[in-house]
Amino acid sequence: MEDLLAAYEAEGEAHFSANTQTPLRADAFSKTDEEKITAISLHFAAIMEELGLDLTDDSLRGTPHRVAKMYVKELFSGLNPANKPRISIFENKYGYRDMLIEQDIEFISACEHHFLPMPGKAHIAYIPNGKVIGLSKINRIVKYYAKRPQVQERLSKQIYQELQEALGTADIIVVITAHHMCVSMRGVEDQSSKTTTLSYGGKFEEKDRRKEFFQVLNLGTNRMVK
Ligand SMILES: Nc1nc2c(ncn2[C@@H]2O[C@H](COP(=O)(O)OP(=O)(O)OP(=O)(O)O)[C@@H](O)[C@H]2O)c(=O)[nH]1
Ligand SMILES: [Zn+2]
Repeated sequence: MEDLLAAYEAEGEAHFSANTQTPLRADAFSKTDEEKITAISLHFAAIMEELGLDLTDDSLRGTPHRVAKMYVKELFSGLNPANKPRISIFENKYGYRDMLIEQDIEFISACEHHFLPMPGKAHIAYIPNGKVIGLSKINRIVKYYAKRPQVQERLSKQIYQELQEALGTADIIVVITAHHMCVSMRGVEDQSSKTTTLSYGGKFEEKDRRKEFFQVLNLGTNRMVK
């Protein structure tokens, strides 16, 4: 398990600044997934019991284990560097030097303050330097970092920094728009508001580049590109 933590530090997020890194304990990977599922099942059963639910009921009996498995293997599987996608990078043989946009990348993350869903879309562009990335890997990177308890600002930055590392360029923009269920289904109960974050660097520091990016995004959104 120490190997996993070492992997996390070596190829995982060692290059991330402290405020971009997901706050993890040093012993985050000292237990196996199965050990975590067993422990979380017991904790979740205790929560259900405190709520007064009858755990001998047929339908409720399996819930603690289901929730534990869902946390470890599904919703929060992106905490574990063993689940990090393999990223294929190719030489930019065709000498493509213009903007490449991957838009409408759907994800569902979870807010770390309430553990409620945060469904959203990411729109990402980069200007290739010497390397190009397999398109699906952009979606996979988004999914990986979304499958953690998150705040949207950090999610944007983690995706940006992962791409920067992979592509060897800062000429990247990551725009995310998401709904926060913690804002819609509880608390202030606003169903319509959404949150947009932008992380960009390099050539996207130029206002005109960002303008071009948003213009092309609108083209796609208006179904001129299907
Ligand atoms: N900046 C940021 N805040 C978030 C994100 N997700 C949820 N939040 C906010 O985190 C805040 C937590 O505030 P608290 O006052 O501690 O929690 P609360 O009492 O449940 O707050 P209310 O939601 O206003 O009822 C809330 O304002 C949430 O809307 C996020 O991705 N980024
Ligand atoms: Zn929340």
